[in-house]
Amino acid sequence: MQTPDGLSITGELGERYEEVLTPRALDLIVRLHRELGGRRLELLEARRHRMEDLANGGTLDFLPETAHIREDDSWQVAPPAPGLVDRRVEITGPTDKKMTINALNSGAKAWLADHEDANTPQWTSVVGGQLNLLDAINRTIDFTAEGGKTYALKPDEELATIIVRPRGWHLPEKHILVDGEATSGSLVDFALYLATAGLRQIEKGQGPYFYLPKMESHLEARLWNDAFILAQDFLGLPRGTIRATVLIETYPAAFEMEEILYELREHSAGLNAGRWDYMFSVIKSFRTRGKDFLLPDRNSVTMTVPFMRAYTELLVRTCHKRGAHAIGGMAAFIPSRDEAVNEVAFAKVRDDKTREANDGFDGSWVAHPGMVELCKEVFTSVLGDRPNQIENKREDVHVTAAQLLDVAATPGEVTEAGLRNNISVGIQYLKAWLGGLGAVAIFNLMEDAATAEISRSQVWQWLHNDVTLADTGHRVTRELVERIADEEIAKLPGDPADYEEARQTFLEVAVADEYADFLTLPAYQRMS
Ligand SMILES: CC(=O)SCCNC(=O)CCNC(=O)[C@H](O)C(C)(C)COP(=O)(O)OP(=O)(O)OC[C@H]1O[C@@H](n2cnc3c(N)ncnc32)[C@H](O)[C@@H]1OP(=O)(O)O
Ligand SMILES: O=CC(=O)O
Ligand SMILES: [Mg+2]
Repeated sequence: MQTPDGLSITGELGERYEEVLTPRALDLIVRLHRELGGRRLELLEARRHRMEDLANGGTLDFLPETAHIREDDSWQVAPPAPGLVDRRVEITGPTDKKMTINALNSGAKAWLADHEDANTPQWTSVVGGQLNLLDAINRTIDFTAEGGKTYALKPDEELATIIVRPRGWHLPEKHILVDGEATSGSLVDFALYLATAGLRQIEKGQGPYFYLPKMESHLEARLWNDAFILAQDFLGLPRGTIRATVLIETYPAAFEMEEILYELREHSAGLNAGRWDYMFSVIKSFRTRGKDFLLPDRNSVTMTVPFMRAYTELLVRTCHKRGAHAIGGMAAFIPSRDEAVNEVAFAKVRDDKTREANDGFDGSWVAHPGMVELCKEVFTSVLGDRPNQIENKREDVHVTAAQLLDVAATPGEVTEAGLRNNISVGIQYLKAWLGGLGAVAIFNLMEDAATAEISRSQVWQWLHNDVTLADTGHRVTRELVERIADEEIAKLPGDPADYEEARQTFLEVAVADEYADFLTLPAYQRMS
């Protein structure tokens, strides 16, 4: 394969990889890396400074230097693009062949094709996922399962709109080097899609659409906007062809929602309330600050606790003020073969979607095709014939910084059951991740990179703040965590030795004094 000057590929080249790693896509990666790679590293450094400031007693607040953007009522984001007007139900999931076909056929209005929380960045998934997207758009994708079941796409007009989620700014791509440096996973996923399947999307009357994850500031949104402008100019596309929905899923970003919309305004397709990463970021941001920011057991932190409610209310208010869609988050309950579990799962998802629809969200996410109809029905009961409810301005909402920060008002306890659950889920998830699976069902819940981050961060927070468990009276210590890890592994199917790498990785990110920014960073180092 011919590569542009300065670019080298260290990953193995599989069958048909040249259809994704095209000269145009690789040229775009070189341009993006040389022009924006340095700024990406500076912004990652700025994140570290902000976290240090919080560790030293600082706080988060709306920014005084951007008050003029929040106070200026004259700007709106671009009107919704084709395929993104009605988003009452969106399905998310990884981009392997079967899931691609199932998600597109699911009846959802849109499909978040995930290179992020639900995916692992192993090289075969990075390129293979893009090939599946290309084949899906060209309608050449098919799949036959082991038992002989065959899969094919429904007619185009019945398929979900594709929205691709590239990796977050923190993740490098070690298999594509430019000038000898690892590239950015975000820019690689973006460029490979845009320069191949994304261009076909435009020919088909839609656009290259993206979901942008894990941003921590409006300056990071500006970097994405600059990547869009550079790429559109490079490919001869009109400005505004690309559209992006930003996940508000970090604590700092909740204080910059309006500025993020402003930075991306000609490319914006709204905001999404990424609740799981948000909870992770809340723990991470104030993890050393004692009881005022100490969250109880993961399963007791619901969307109705005060700080979570303040966040979603502000998100709807902000989006609708600027003419943008507000998209709800993921209820982690998935259908089960056990009828009793199933009944609870459907009731919980119905409650969650009903609250979102009544709060003014324009649509929401589901993790499984079995939940599509439920979400559609709930939103349709509020939207009726309207494609969205952007005109519901929610001017009654006035959220303060203190409300966003009111973690202390969260009811619940830290228990040994909660600790055991976090340890077991964390180890099981990491075993799956290291084996190439980014989303799995564990204890009847969908688990992905975001939910696993909560599990390991809670263990870290409880350990480093000398928490005593409410049910057993034991203090959380490194020895206790290690003992529970062994006990929980013994309950799992298979040979305990098969869990050793996952156990070690979990302990590295859950108990080590130095807190890893993301569990996927050390895990990616272990991945070839
Ligand atoms: C915090 C966040 O970022 S949320 C967004 C990121 N997370 C995700 O996207 C998770 C998406 N969900 C999933 O990956 C899956 O639902 C899992 C892994 C949780 C469970 O998957 P499974 O164990 O296969 O579930 P199950 O056996 O019930 O699946 C039944 C069928 O639905 C399909 N299916 C399940 N979830 C999805 C999905 N999200 N997209 C497409 N198809 C799906 C399965 O492929 C299976 O198909 P088949 O009957 O043709 O074989
Ligand atoms: O990406 C979504 C989340 O909840 O995290
Ligand atoms: Mg997330």
